[in-house]
Amino acid sequence: MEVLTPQMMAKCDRETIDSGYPEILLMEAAAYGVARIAVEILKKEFEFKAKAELKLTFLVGKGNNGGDGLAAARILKNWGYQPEIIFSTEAEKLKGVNSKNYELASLNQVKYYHFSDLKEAQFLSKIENSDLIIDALLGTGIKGELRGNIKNIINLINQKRQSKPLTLAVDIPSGVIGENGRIAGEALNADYTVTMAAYKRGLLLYPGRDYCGQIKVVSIGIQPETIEKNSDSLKAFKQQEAVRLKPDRINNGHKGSFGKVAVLAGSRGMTGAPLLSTKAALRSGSGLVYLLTAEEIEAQTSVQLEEVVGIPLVSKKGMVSANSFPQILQFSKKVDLLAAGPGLGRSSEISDLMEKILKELELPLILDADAINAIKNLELLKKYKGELILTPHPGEMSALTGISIEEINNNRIEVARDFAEEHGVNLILKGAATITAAPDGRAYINTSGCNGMATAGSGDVLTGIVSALKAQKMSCFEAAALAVYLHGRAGEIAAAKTSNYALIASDIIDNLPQVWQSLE
Ligand SMILES: NC(=O)C1=CN([C@@H]2O[C@H](COP(=O)(O)OP(=O)(O)OC[C@H]3O[C@@H](n4cnc5c(N)ncnc54)[C@H](OP(=O)(O)O)[C@@H]3O)[C@@H](O)[C@H]2O)[C@@H](O)CC1
Ligand SMILES: Nc1ncnc2c1ncn2[C@@H]1O[C@H](COP(=O)(O)OP(=O)(O)O)[C@@H](O)[C@H]1O
Ligand SMILES: [K+]
Repeated sequence: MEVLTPQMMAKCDRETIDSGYPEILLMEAAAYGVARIAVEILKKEFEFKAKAELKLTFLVGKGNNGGDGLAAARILKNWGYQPEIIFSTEAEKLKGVNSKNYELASLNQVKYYHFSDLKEAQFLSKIENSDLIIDALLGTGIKGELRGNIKNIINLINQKRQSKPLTLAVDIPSGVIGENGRIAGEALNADYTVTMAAYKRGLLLYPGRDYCGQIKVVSIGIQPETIEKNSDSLKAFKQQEAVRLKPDRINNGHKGSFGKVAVLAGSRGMTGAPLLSTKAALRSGSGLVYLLTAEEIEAQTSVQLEEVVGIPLVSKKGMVSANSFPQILQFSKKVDLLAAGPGLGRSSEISDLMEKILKELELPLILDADAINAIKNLELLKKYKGELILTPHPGEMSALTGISIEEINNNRIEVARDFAEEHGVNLILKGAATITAAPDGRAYINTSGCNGMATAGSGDVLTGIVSALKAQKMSCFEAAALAVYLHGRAGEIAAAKTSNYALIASDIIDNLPQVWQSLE
């Protein structure tokens, strides 16, 4: 499913209208979507209340977002509910389709008030007595910090956060900036967001994502081709993509057919990281997993995971030595890919080794953690003879690019895409709202995951999953995006059992089986 900027969405609206589709019909479809989902919520949450007893309060602004709200209020009135409207502006000043929708709502005797005519206590009592608030104050047309009555309305409601009724946002919670998910001073916290035609970036990027609750995308009559044409190949990765992309498993396959993964990882004191990566690879369908590690720790790691084949490498002071390169080169001919980094440690030896690997190997490489930290010359990425997947967290990305962590997090999509395109790699920029970017400009924003995953070793698990998927013959970009999604789902399932507080990285691996079952 495409993820658009407000400008792209406006172009889709405009082209659809210019092709002869009346604007008021687009708005009617949007309003119908909102009304339909409002009813679903009301039926679920207030099973035993009659329609006429339910209090629905629409907060309506003067732009087209308000127009969607006005039309939805009228539709719900037609369906037997008793909605009330609170206008942030004088209703008589509405223009175009919004003015028409005001006339139609009036004709259907939808009750309305002007915010300016209500005393603060009256307004708050209306809010507190509502069963459902529908937020149609501001949509993608927001400019600058919140101002005027809209600001006052949102401030008043947010002060009463504890007693705030269920809230459904129309298109995007008012105050969230559609372009980038930043907050225009304040924003309304929604439990549900009904968004039109496609995701808007601000719904999936933080902090905006925290304000959206459950997001439902409704079709409003814009052709999929129009959306695709006006999008920039940024998509949301969801369960349906996971089901579609999961690698095939042939019935007459043997362990070699499901991918041979070599993991170059671990050092003295860092034996957990290679175990997490290799175990995650085994739990993600890989037929054979080898652990190439410092000879001093190989015996120790081998006893901990029976299914992994240990390959001891020449080492120095507990870390893999650059002199192990001939062993790695030789071994690389036996496997489908090499994943390097987890727990390797930092030293000039590791940097020299990574340089040799990038100069001389040819098989697909997955670089994480210390393998990323070891890259001193970015030119080697572009010159690498095989395919590359890099999985940096924002700290590693900052070390690679010199861009501050704050700037990376404020521009996750652009930073990930620019790096992938410039250096010809597939990139997973980790962290909340993980971005996966391909060298040709395609990108995914991940929709799974939870804050419990911010725990040591969780990145090592991801490396194992990506490796297994790539070894099962997926393209690098799709293997990376699917791995991020599965990792996030396993994290969510783990957190549901253990809580975000108690979650540890191995819980993510333990819940991979349930995630795989959900794809069948
Ligand atoms: N086009 C279509 O056919 C369709 C559009 N659709 C819907 O339209 C929405 C976009 O509508 P939009 O472009 O009219 O903008 P919208 O979000 O209502 O806000 C603009 C108003 O807000 C005001 N305002 C701005 N910033 C402000 C601030 N910081 N603080 C306070 N006020 C501020 C601004 O005021 P002004 O600057 O004029 O004083 C202006 O009046 C979109 O999200 C979707 O719901 C769907 O129905 C599908 C069909
Ligand atoms: N708040 C969060 N929401 C979703 N996923 C998260 C969050 N915090 C971290 N993660 C995920 O957890 C993993 C952490 O990886 P990383 O920082 O490399 O940890 P480590 O180096 O300890 O293994 C990444 O996949 C990241 O996207
Ligand atoms: K809104």
